[in-house]
Amino acid sequence: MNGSGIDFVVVGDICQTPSIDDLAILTNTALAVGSDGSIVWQCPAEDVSDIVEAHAAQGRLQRLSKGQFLTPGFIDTHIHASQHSYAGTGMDKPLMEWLDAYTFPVERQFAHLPTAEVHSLYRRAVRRTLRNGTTTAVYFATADRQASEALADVCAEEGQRAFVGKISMDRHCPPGYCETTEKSLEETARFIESFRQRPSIVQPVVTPRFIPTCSDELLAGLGALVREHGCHVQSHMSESIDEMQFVEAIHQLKDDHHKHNPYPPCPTDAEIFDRHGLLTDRCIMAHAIYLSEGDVERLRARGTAIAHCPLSNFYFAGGLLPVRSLLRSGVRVGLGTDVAGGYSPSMINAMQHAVTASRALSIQQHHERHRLAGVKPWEPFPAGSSDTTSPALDWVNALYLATRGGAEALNMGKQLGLLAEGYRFDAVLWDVTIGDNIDFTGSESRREQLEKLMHLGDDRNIACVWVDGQVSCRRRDRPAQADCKARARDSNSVSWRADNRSAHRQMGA
Ligand SMILES: O=c1[nH]c(=O)c2nc[nH]c2[nH]1
Ligand SMILES: [Zn+2]
Repeated sequence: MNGSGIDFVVVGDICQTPSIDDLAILTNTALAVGSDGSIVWQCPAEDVSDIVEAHAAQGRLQRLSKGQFLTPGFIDTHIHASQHSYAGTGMDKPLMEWLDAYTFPVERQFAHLPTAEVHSLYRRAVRRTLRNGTTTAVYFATADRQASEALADVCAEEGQRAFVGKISMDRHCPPGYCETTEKSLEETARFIESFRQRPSIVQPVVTPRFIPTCSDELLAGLGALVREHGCHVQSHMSESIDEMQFVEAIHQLKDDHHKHNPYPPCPTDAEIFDRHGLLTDRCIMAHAIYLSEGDVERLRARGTAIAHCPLSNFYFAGGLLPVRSLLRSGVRVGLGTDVAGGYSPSMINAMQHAVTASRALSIQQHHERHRLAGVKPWEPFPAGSSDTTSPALDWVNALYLATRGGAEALNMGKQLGLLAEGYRFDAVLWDVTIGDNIDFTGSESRREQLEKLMHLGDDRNIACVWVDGQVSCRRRDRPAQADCKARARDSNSVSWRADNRSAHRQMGA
């Protein structure tokens, strides 16, 4: 351990999930952050007291108070940055009608809005997620290239790690919001090229919207771009009952009218994406509720991940994702908010819904197995049979999905999702003395504090968010216990990296 190449040192407690069932609480730990934003080392603070004191003397120490601790930042593996304006409304229709009624009209406007308005809309969305602890977001923008580039610029300015997708779609979309195949491919290629000018915390992601709106020609062209540039890929897969019906209907038509169609009838979404080389180990598919056994094996073999979006699944999917069984099968799973299919931009909210959805699935399985065994839900199974219901996810498992699971899903498990040597310093500073939304008695263990925060917490409990070693969002007023209630109501009490580029140099809150 030495003090060279270190920008600043943080000393305090760290809570994180190295694996799905494992919550590690590291007390009084020193973590050194390099000027390149990586964690240079992490060890018990008493082992490096000289270095800690030297950094304190230079004003480069952040010593966490008793009520504070760090977790890795959240990784939202699926969110639509263009859909925040109608989040919380219009949840009344099935998916395919919902897209026509709400989504397409809003997204289409982005090509016609003044640039300043596009920036302003995206900035609000990015700041909202940062404030809620999202240090990495995998975004759908819109089909308009320039507006999608604006989102990438805003993420870079605000200091949010982001994978930004210009949507590609060339069929079954409304007039005025449908590209030709050629234009879609040309614009996607230009979009990818434009990232040469941006910092590496923002990256392009090839984004076919979903099978209903993408022709085979478009998917083949996007597959070629993925091979050429090595980009990440995202889309929606087997996501709802009406989407499954729509895809089947398209293929039925194809079989009737193109008897020489070389592909088998009614291929699944996974088979179609795979046919075009889009299922890679840098690909994240949202929802994936209606996978066949063959699809699960295909995702595992390709290393393709699922973005689990529990809240929007409750509204649109008509089914529950068997997360534990997928993980057991070797498929990687991250967590997503899916704004505006999910109305909340908060990953804590997504974690809570992941737990609720998993409990609903376990309850359903429990009743079904008892029914099949011919016994009542509260009666024991007959001799020779047993209840094989898998345990529901709990908050520790959900925290894993929101952090390390997301990193694995992005194939960035060696850079993101943990606060350990060699990882990027993407972190959230929690503070139990701010916000009036949770009663802390003062007698909770650190684990209990975290458990309360993961069930009841929100942005009011977050004092600071770092991405790549720099402050992206900080509560300016991190108040003392005495005046926290009055001040926590002041929603303007946050400073942003884009507004104050020197913020990251300031130590202490
Ligand atoms: O939740 C969703 N939001 C969308 O915008 C979308 N497009 C296709 N499928 C989708 N699902
Ligand atoms: Zn989506």
